[in-house]
Amino acid sequence: MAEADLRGGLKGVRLSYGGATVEVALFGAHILSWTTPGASGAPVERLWLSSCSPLDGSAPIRGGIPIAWPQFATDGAMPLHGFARERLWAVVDSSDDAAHASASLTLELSDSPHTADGTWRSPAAPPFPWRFRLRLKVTLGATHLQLALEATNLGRAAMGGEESAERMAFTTCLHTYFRSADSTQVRLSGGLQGVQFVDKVDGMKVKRHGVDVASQTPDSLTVEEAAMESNGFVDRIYCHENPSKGIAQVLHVGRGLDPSAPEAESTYDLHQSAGFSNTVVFNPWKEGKRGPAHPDFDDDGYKYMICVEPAVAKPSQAVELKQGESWKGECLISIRN
Ligand SMILES: O=P(O)(O)OC[C@H]1O[C@@H](O)[C@H](O)[C@@H](O)[C@@H]1O
Repeated sequence: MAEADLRGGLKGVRLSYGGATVEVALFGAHILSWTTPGASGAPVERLWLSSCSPLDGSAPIRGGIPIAWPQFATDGAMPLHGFARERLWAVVDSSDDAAHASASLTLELSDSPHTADGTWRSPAAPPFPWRFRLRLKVTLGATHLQLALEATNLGRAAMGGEESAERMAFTTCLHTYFRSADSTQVRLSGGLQGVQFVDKVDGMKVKRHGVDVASQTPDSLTVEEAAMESNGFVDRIYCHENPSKGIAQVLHVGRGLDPSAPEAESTYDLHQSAGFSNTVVFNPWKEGKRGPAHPDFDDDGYKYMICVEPAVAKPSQAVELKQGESWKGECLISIRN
């Protein structure tokens, strides 16, 4: 599949199927855009991307779908979200699959001396002394987008082929920024109902149904049994006790995504596979990601986005792989309307 100049100075690949398109930058295997035809036939963008984000490979991209790996957020010694979103990936496969009415693209990131010794950042980040293979398979159908992330431990770096008994540990997420026309209309229901979560905006308290599990004090944010309303600063790590069948949710982003049909509602069915033990829900609202401290995030960006992120977020539940072992996490986003 031909590589193209995407927006800014970024190189990448445009994948199309059944009127839908997805743009994947080689920088970070970052999904910049996912569109489907609206009522008038014009493309409707499904992902939020900050208009202030540098798109030249000089810094991580805000919006779209960044991949956090081998560290989620700042829960570890590495800089925010690790290095995968700041490295150049290579396209290793692409195909059309008529039987499954989709087209797909696979990108790969391998270790380098810079990931091993931390010099992918300046000043240097902590070393990640592993040989690894990280693959992202992007599958696009007329009304769905599927992402499969696979990590393999190929051994300890600088061991000269000698087997290591140590385990490669990582946390990760597919940091999906959904676009909405009005964040106050966003509703998330289904698989997060009654699930315990860590509230990052309230001192990392562990809560369930919006109630502090330790003190039983009601949360300041309204959380209904069946639906979560995005109406304030939300940064939560939901911890699934038994994700063996995966987690299904319904994300309703309300009206107005399609300018040619402003009254039409937009709803997604989300499914994350058992590989992801957490779901992160994030909207920085007025309190976060604005102003001079966050120049790459639109000041009013919080009004138009919600992140629902399949993740392995908690360091205590990090994936640990022996040499030769692989881990896989998949998510499927299907457009209901
Ligand atoms: O790097 P980005 O896209 O600005 O996202 C950062 C945010 O990512 C979220 O996944 C975390 O839960 C937040 O705590 C963090 O602030």
